[in-house]
Amino acid sequence: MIESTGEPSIGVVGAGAWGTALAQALASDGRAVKLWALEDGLAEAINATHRNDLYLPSAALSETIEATGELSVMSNCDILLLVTPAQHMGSTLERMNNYPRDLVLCSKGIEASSGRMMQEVAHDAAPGSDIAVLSGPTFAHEVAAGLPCAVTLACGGGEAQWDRISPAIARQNLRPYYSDDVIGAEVGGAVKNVLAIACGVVDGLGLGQNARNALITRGFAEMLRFGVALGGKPETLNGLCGLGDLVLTCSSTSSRNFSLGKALGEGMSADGALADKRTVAEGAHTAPVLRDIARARGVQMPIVEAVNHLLEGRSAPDVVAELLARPLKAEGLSR
Ligand SMILES: NC(=O)c1ccc[n+]([C@@H]2O[C@H](COP(=O)([O-])OP(=O)(O)OC[C@H]3O[C@@H](n4cnc5c(N)ncnc54)[C@H](O)[C@@H]3O)[C@@H](O)[C@H]2O)c1
Ligand SMILES: O=P(O)(O)OC[C@H](O)CO
Repeated sequence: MIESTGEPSIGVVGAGAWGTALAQALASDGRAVKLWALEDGLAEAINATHRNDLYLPSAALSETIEATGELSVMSNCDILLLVTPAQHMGSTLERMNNYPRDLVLCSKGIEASSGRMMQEVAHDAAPGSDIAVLSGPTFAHEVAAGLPCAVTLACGGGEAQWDRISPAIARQNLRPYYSDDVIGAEVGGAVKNVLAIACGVVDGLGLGQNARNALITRGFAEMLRFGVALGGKPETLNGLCGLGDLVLTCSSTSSRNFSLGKALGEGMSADGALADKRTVAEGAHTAPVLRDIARARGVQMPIVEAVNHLLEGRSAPDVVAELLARPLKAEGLSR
């Protein structure tokens, strides 16, 4: 049981690496945090050992994290952080009967079956809740270890929501920055995962750091075009949830998306690279739906198109050659 302290109670839905790391960051000052785990026996194991050996074995967890396998009890929290993979957000929310006023989306992706952004998924399930997005450059193992990080906390409920939830989320080493641009924050996190696959391919093919940074920069142009087309603000995408997360994820094998691309670049088949993965490389699920939405809106995203070709089984050297052979054009932002 979470005892009443007068502070809003916090729950985290999803005990993968990121949900576990967020729970640990939030519990780092001794506050109580509820953590819902899907897998049979995982909640009991977390409570008994204060570790999550399935998804974040590196982290020692606070005893004030109370894990549960009962999704219904999460509805009693005042603030819920939703941290399932994007493709499971809708089904998880549908399994809950009640929703608190504040829902904070921490997943990075687009629902492939419907093309809905996560805020639409959450709004459809819980129309009475205020939706926020927490996103930024945050590898789970570093956050769980208590290393400093900063994130965008975009509040659909505006400054009133920020005033409610930011004191409950900010910690000495977890620093949120306010935004009211929920769509911009979402686009940053969803698109960077696809671009990280492309950067991993460049690494796997041994094409060098110049090529990687060209790809990050031109990828950022695609992210901006797409975000602006969906109504996001460039200033949001210039921030932690856009450029900040793009640079992190495109530069490290700590990223599952980058590692997936690296395997493709080293010659592994797409089927092989995606098989038997307990952990999620969101970019692989988001790439096709992102391409479809971009095409429908007339937004050019050649790197995203190239990632889709790779995931469809085309050879990495062929796809790179095709990207480099595109007609020359002006560098500025254009559709
Ligand atoms: N790992 C990170 O460093 C990190 C950082 C920031 C954001 N994220 C984002 O957080 C989200 C979750 O990623 P993660 O790294 O915590 O996951 P993970 O790869 O560590 O674990 C997979 C998760 O998927 C869940 N899952 C599998 N099938 C499910 C189902 N049918 N219904 C509900 N849940 C199911 C598992 O229970 C587990 O929580 C992703 O959108 C990811 O992009 C991850
Ligand atoms: O491991 P990835 O590629 O899912 O990236 C993790 C985080 O999103 C980095 O901010």
